Amino acid sequence: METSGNGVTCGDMKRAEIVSQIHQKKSVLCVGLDTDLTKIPSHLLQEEDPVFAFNKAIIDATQEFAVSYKINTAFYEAQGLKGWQSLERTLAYIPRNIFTIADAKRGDIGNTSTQYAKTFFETYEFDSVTIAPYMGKDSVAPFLEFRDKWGIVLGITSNEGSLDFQHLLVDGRPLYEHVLERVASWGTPENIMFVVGATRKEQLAHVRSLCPDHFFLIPGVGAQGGDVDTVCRNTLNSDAGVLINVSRGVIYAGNDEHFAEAAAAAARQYQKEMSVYL
Ligand SMILES: O=c1ccn([C@@H]2O[C@H](COP(=O)(O)O)[C@@H](O)[C@H]2O)c(=O)[nH]1
Repeated sequence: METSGNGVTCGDMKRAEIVSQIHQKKSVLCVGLDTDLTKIPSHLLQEEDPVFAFNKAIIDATQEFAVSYKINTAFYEAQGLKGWQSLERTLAYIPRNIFTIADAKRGDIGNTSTQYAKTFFETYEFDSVTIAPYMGKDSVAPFLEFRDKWGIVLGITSNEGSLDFQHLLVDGRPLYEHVLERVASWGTPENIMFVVGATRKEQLAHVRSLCPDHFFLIPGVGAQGGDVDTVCRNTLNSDAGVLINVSRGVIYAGNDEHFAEAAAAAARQYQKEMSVYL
């Protein structure tokens, strides 16, 4: 057990704790820390670690409304060693009762996936990591061997390119249906979540009917055009069962010295919209 930057004890997060946070905060908001040096307010560039300075201010401003933070590793890996240091500081600063996601979209042959799982679950103590399932069971299984950790598998993604493969008919059913069904059989709703894009409005209710008990990580609200109402009306289950990610729509709500207040206002507004359904 370790102590985070906010003085809260480190641990792993079970489903009941996620649900408890959701009920306490009346929120399913996941704030995406897609922190880009070219987009953060310029006065922060004088800081020793501008990315961490920005993230710290965003976490302080939004933690009242957020039940999860998603760190998209691409934005950190692009900065090399410095980026990994910013990621580590950011992760340590997130209060440990808030669910953490490494959005890394990993997956490889088994022994390589084991190393990815160790990276994000042991070296960095994330609660979950996103996984691309294209390489099949042996590429996903190593992530599911860690107690109280979660694999968040791409189900039906929010981007336009999701139509290239995910909707192709295989044995008369779209490929994404096979993925959801098959992947669900490799674990349980206690260790697998699915990524379901908010922009795939026509499929949301159907995907929920295929996976009634799983949590969904739902990106695509805000900058990509998805909306909270449509997501909530079509995907909530008795445990809430969703984490709705907003990255740019929260963290870049302002870009001057009042950026943190602007992020707090945006997060508060999203929480208010969600609370109606919770
Ligand atoms: O299908 C997917 C899977 C992942 N993402 C990621 O979520 C956020 C969305 O950012 P916004 O700024 O809120 O659009 C980002 O990290 C993506 O890489 C996704 O958008 N769609």
